[in-house]
Amino acid sequence: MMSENDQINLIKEHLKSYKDFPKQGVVFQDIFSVLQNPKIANVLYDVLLNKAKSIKPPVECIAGVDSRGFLFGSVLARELEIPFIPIRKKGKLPGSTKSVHYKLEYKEDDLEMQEGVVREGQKVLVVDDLLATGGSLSAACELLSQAKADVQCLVVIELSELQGRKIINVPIHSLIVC
Ligand SMILES: O=P(O)(O)OC[C@H]1O[C@H](OP(=O)(O)OP(=O)(O)O)[C@H](O)[C@@H]1O
Ligand SMILES: Nc1ncnc2[nH]cnc12
Ligand SMILES: [Mg+2]
Repeated sequence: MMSENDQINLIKEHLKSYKDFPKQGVVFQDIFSVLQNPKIANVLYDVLLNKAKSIKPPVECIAGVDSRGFLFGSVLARELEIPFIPIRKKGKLPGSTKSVHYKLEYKEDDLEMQEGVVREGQKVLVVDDLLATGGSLSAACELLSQAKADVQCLVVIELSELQGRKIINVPIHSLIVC
């Protein structure tokens, strides 16, 4: 059995980055480079699941952030046998929705969540691939807080230099800090 540290180092070795994508000055961390290798992808899913299981109080619902957050959020929800709810870019969700405008490292957009998908006090874990400036995660947390959920966040990669953590006032768990 590999230690968690060894697992994380292995994932880091397979993570490819691209300078100046999608804009000058951005170093893009491509999580798909990890998923392209099934053995390493399995290691990543294992570490993520262990992290999600260690969160106290126990998570009751997973909210995935469109779109890369869906890759990990839906797998975790299945493993933990709890509901998965989508937080999507604007105009993608049917029915009544709440919306929040936000800025991220290289663009701006709106995130939406359907009304009635979480209950007051429900322990919801927001899952995304990456925390950069924190705009996306903070918008997702805002939508869930408006619905009075009890929120924590889990990301695969945290870009610590961009200090996204500073604008988010709920617990954040991250696997790889770079
Ligand atoms: O911390 P921030 O500065 O907000 O940046 C982080 C977000 O940026 C990316 O999503 P993006 O919306 O670019 O694309 P995606 O649809 O591929 O997830 C990434 O998947 C995070 O969700
Ligand atoms: N540097 C980065 N790499 C990958 N996804 C991102 N989303 C925001 N910043 C990013
Ligand atoms: Mg995203």
